[in-house]
Amino acid sequence: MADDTGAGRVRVVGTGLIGASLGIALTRAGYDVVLHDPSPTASALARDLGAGRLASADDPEPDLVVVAAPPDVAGPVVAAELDRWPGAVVTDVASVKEAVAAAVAAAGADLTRYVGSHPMAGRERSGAMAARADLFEGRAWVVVPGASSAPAAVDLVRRVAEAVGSVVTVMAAAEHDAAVAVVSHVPQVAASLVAARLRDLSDDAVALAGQGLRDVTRIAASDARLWTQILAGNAAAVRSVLHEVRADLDDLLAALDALTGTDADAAPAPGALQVVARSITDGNTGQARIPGKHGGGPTSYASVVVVVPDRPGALASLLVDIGDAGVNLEDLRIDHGLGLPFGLAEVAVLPTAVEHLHTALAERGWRVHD
Ligand SMILES: NC(=O)c1ccc[n+]([C@@H]2O[C@H](COP(=O)([O-])OP(=O)(O)OC[C@H]3O[C@@H](n4cnc5c(N)ncnc54)[C@H](O)[C@@H]3O)[C@@H](O)[C@H]2O)c1
Ligand SMILES: O=C(O)C(=O)C[C@]1(C(=O)O)C=C[C@@H](O)C=C1
Repeated sequence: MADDTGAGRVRVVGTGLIGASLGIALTRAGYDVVLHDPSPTASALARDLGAGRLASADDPEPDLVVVAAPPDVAGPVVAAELDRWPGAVVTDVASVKEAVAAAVAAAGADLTRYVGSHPMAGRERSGAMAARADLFEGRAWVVVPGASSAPAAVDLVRRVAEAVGSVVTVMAAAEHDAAVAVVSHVPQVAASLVAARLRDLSDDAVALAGQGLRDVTRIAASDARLWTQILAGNAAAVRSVLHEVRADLDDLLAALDALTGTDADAAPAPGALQVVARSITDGNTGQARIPGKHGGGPTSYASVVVVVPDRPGALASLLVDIGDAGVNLEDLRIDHGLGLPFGLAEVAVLPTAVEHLHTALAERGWRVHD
């Protein structure tokens, strides 16, 4: 790496969502980024989006190679890059770490220059067109050294992750895989299973969908090829969490059976309501532990719901009015009821700003929900 500011040469291999986002962020941070992808269209598209320049045969050796290829090929690609660039550090960003490290080791590569990693940032869309310059800002980035990784190699991967705004956590591969099974992989399964219930639902019933369903199912739009590889690559850890979920579901089902009397053999169990309530309160406890950005404590925002007419410029003028009221917008969601001539904008702000914003928007003629 050229200097302490982090500027240096990075080669990104695999220029889809993550590779292109990283290329854009590193280019903006002053790095010299070269891009390679077996799909020439994918690498040229990433270049067009500002992620770097195309790799060529006479490229000098990079300081760092970042392999952002699908999980099932990440190991062999890392090994090939370690062989090709004998002085470079190589990392990968695959969502599973033990399987990739095992594949790199099995290929007989130089493990002193390999450090696994995993940015906990992504989207439910694939490919460079979904790339975002700020994708990694304020997000955790797990750095996963192996037993043989050189400290200088670990340090380089850490610096690059920090250069794109991530907050670095160092973990062993097994610890990482167990953690992401709970915080990433099972949530994907849960979202997919819930969304699958909608497949055969009538249009009238689907039309009732509100924010709760949207919150729970955003990632059900994720890429099946990628997630099949992730779930297969972390099968042991994922199945163990799913067995725990199944035990909780069995308890809930037994309680609901008792409440509906559908289980002819079961006496209406005293305590059934308590089981139902506990399934919600246990979720409250878990949800409250989810940290905010930058690894800080959870931030609670309050929402103000505003009716936005379905006409060009209406949302823009709402945002202007929020700014004019001197209120900082923390988040914004639009709920657009099917066939309705308006949308509902859920404006997230600090709880202390709610009353003032409510009054200010009402004064400017907005219909604000109580
Ligand atoms: N999508 C996410 O939210 C997310 C988040 C963090 C990490 N990751 C990990 O990042 C990696 C890339 O995921 P993505 O979402 O960017 O996928 P993507 O499908 O958007 O991009 C993958 C790219 O890899 C290329 N590729 C395929 N085979 C290759 C090979 N043999 N060598 C080099 N490149 C190859 C593809 O052409 C494609 O351009 C995966 O390992 C994934 O687990 C994904
Ligand atoms: O936000 C999303 O769309 C994601 O699913 C991102 C997410 C996650 O679970 O947080 C998904 C998989 C990656 O390995 C890392 C990040």
